[in-house]
Amino acid sequence: MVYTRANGSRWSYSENVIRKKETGMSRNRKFYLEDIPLDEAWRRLIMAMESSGSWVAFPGEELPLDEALGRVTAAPVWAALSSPGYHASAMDGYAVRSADTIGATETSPKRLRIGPEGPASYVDTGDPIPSWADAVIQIEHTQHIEEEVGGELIEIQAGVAPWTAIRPMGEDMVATELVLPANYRLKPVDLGALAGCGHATVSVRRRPRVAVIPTGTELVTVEQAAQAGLKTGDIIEYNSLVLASQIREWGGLPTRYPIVADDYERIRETVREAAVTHDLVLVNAGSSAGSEDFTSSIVEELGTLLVHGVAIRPGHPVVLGTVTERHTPIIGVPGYPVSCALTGEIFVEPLISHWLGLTPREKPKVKATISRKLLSPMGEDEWVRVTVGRVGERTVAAPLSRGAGVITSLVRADGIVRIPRFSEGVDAGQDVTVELYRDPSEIDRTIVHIGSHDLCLDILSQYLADSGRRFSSSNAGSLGGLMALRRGDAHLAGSHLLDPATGEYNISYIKQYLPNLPVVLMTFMQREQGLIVAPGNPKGIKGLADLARDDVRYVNRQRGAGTRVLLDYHLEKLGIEPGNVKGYQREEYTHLAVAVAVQSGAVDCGLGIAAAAHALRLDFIPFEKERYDLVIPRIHYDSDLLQPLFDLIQGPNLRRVVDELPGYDTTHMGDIVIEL
Ligand SMILES: Nc1nc2c(c(=O)[nH]1)N[C@H]1C(S)=C(S)[C@@H](COP(=O)(O)OP(=O)(O)OC[C@H]3O[C@@H](n4cnc5c(N)ncnc54)[C@H](O)[C@@H]3O)O[C@H]1N2
Ligand code: MOO
Repeated sequence: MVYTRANGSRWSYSENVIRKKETGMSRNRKFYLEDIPLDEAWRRLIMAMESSGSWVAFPGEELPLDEALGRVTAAPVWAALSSPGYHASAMDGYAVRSADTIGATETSPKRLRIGPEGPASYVDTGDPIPSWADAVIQIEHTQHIEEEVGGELIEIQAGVAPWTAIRPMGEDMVATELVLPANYRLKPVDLGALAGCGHATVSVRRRPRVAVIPTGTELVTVEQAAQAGLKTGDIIEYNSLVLASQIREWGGLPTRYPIVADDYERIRETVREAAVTHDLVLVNAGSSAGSEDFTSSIVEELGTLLVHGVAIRPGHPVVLGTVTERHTPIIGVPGYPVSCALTGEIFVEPLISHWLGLTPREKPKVKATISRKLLSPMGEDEWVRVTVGRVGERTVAAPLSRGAGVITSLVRADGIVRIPRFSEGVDAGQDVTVELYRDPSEIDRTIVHIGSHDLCLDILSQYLADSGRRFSSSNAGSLGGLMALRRGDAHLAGSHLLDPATGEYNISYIKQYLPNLPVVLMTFMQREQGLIVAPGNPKGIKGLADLARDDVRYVNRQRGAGTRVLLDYHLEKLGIEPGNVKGYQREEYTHLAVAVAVQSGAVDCGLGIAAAAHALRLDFIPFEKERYDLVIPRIHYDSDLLQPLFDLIQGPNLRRVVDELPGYDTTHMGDIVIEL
């Protein structure tokens, strides 16, 4: 962060230095972060909390049962009453003495007179059994007989054993018996059992009160953004929403503070107040080494700084400490949204669990094969977000974006793979352990796509959800998709690779790269490729020949992308050397990233699909219609998992939606091009 002037313009670096000298703001500033191993960071926090007596489970508070759902019992609960509280009939029928029924058969039935003292007396389900009776015959097994003189009888054709159709007193719970243990999270049925054995209230652990303080002059609320829009430099504040929601989910009671600007005194005073009324204070952002990253200094001023910098990433610049007045623990949570949410999982959840007397939840773990090489992190354990799917016999984990600002990487993540620091990283195809965010059964109904990305895949994904399938799509380019099929990492791959020699799509590449894999090649759609240019086409670009112009800056796609193959083919045809295309070396990984580069003004044009130009309201110079196919290994083509996908591609609904999009042609959607 840098200082901003009152009028919003930025101070230069030297102005910053001067300003800090003038205001004395550089006090206690630490420019370095440590790399404290996670367990050592925890050890320091626990030691500090133990010495102040705050590393203990919270005491109980008595709550009416209908407010106690999800809360954690503070003490064991013993039954106050037995249930049932008397011997009860389990059926509608007649209470009898079993001895009176012995000997009754179809050929020699027995008759029992009905009367309040027996030998037969009518009872409904749940009624107390008369003291003289020891069994119930259900009504369907009796015949009712009315005597002329007015008496009533039942006739039975079989005897019953003692205790037949009786729920003995205490069958469910016996007074003084243990019904629920302490440190147990209450489910709906538990509340029923508590009431059933005579408890009107239950003692549950007080909820930990957690203050969530978002800081940052650049932050605006989402409501402000919706009303007034965003200026460059504005950031929508949502970390406090994520943290508060996590805290609630884990059983805490969050207070979400309004945004506090980057002002040392104001943040310090907010922290000081919050520490008096809360069990834990979270200060969000301002944790690292920037000019306005105050958290560690504030902790030093108000109490004890235990840790600044944990050897994990994302989440490295975490601050741990305590505020002296009430020994309240304080966590400086890094501002980057992924770092923030993971710091919640790594530090806040275990703290809340401990205070509630719970052992922290363990995520289910699966062994999986990683689909892409991950380089070794240096001094920090890295938490890599992955999607997970089962492809044939293998469980495959595909890494998502590693950016600490990419919150959608956590939204899409099925789990986390931890790469230990100073390790060699992992190679594609290596086994890793995934800590799952989802139930493993969800993994089994996931269709894994790796290959070229297209907007239509997102639409397909949305429809597949209706058929109970999850669709996980990783963008690796067309060739990357074929390679993934070769390794057995995906169920299918989207591909649009033009063979310059034949003008045919995909077939020669499949023959070359998947020679031993039987596959079905199915057309998804055709789409318009062309040059994406700024609105109004200010550079007057007409076609690929213009890429040789000195004043035209191009943005390329990565090697292996179908669009890149298309470009190289046409450059060669036009006799243009790649070296003469300005920006040929600058690579983006998606059509949309190319469009963003054009929109930002960083480049004048890029090759991509009409839909991407349209999405950002850019101009588009159509150039060639290309075929986008799905390459599906035979073994997956025949599997039940993928059937709903084929039903969609060959049915009318998806076709209708894709037809509405600019630049798509669905004439051949679902056609099988070839089986190889
Ligand atoms: N010179 C160094 N710079 C940075 C380091 C470092 O070690 N040396 N560490 C980097 C790492 S790693 C992280 S993580 C971040 C942590 O940053 P801060 O905790 O100081 O937070 P900010 O710089 O204020 O913000 C980072 C980023 O997150 C956005 N943000 C902040 N608060 C919110 C919020 N409530 N809701 C949504 N988004 C938020 C903020 O606007 C920034 O984009 O520091 C690196 N830098
Ligand atoms: O450690 Mo920071 O949390 O990666 O982005």
